[in-house]
Amino acid sequence: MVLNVIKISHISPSTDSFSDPLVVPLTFFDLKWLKDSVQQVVFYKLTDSSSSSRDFFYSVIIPKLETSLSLVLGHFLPLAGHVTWNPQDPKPCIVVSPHDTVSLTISESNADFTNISGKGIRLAKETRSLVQEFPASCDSPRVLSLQVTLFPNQGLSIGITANHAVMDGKTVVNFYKSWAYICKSQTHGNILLPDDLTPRLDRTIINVPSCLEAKMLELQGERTLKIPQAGEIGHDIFRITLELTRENVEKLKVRAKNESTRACADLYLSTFVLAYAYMWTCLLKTRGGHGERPVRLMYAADFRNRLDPPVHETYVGNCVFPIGCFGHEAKTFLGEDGFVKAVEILGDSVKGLSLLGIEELCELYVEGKKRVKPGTQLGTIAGSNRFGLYGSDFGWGNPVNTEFVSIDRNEAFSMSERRDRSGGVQVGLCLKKHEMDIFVSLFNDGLVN
Ligand SMILES: CC(C)(COP(=O)(O)OP(=O)(O)OC[C@H]1O[C@@H](n2cnc3c(N)ncnc32)[C@H](O)[C@@H]1OP(=O)(O)O)[C@@H](O)C(=O)NCCC(=O)NCCSC(=O)CC(=O)O
Repeated sequence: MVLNVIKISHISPSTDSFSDPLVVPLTFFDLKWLKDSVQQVVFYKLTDSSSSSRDFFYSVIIPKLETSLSLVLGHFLPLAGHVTWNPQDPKPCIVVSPHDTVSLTISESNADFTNISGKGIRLAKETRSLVQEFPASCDSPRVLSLQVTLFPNQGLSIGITANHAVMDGKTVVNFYKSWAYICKSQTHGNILLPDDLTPRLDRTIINVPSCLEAKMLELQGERTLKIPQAGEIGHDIFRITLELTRENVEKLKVRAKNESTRACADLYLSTFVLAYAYMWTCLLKTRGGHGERPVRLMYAADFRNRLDPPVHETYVGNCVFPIGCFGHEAKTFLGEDGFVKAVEILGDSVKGLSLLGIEELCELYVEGKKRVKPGTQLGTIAGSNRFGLYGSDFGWGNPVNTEFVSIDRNEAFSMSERRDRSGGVQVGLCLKKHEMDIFVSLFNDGLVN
């Protein structure tokens, strides 16, 4: 596939002029994610011949995206800035200067849109080319970088690269949905966002003991904000997007109940737990290897509804913390009862979230991390089955697909709702081709039998 960059627009937030930089402190939840980025790409099919033409793209779509981006940045001002760590400060902060802009890279691709936006096995490298990277050497990285790619006469994609130090997946999606809302409403003046999108910028709402910040900074080690590059993604790495229908999830639930020696009431059988356990056991069986090798399961839990006082759903920042199931060996998940064991372990962990406070959970994470053996196989999840990204319509219909790009570099699984929102879940992963074939057959066979 050939991808040509046509232009790079620098978009200023539409806001009353200000002369002093806006300084926003990072919180405990932000400090965990200092050197990470969130990368997503969303695909839109342009159905009629006029709206998918080059002319329409450059004369209508791009101006609309630029105007609405400026307006939405006025609501989400911290996203226009960069992250800085002043030598005299114990922790980094976000700084938005009066002339800060967000870059919007406009490109064109000759790829087959049906293939690249589809869910079948495809080259991970091609999906990655649809998002920007933050410059590797930058010690004061930007918060946001965007890319729009036209597939002439077929469709377009919008790629988002967000600095995880500033926002979690939910904030990224709220920002994206707000951008779509403003773009679709075709207003040029400042417009109000509906309450379920209105960003809440007040960070003093995050109520956690102040001593926890120091623990997170200690874990970060070196005092740097440089975001490591993804590196070249090999030609042998492929991406697949799979679906578990509502019926598949029900079947997995019945299987877990039948295979567990515990009482049903003792199991936590959410869609998230069942889907994660299923993907994880398929992956471990694909990999095979020594049963004694160390493995660990991680996921991010959202604390917006778990803190006192609760944090608003549209809070701008991170309110997620990593939760780990540490100290396991592959053999626990490799046998016939591997799936039910994974369900029990993950379910107990999710149940624990309502029993333990953030202080204890932070301690468990820090202690667990210290004991991780080198070479441990890691399972983790990007995204969530509650983000509702498929609802983001800029005026040319709902997306045909949404992907978490970042899963190509750390063997994470992605998770989101299904496009038709009929229950179940969409999941994704990236593997080498020969492993992918084994994984897919294990995944499909396990749902039939
Ligand atoms: C910890 C969890 C993953 C556990 O999820 P679970 O679904 O297992 O458990 P839960 O207690 O939340 O929900 C259990 C059941 O309650 C009901 N339920 C609860 N909350 C609901 C809601 N808001 N909407 C609809 N249903 C809900 C459902 O019936 C669900 O079952 P059922 O499912 O069967 O209907 C989740 O609570 C959570 O915090 N999710 C958000 C994670 C997140 O934001 N990740 C993004 C990380 S940052 C990122 O993504 C960036 C990146 O990596 O790139």
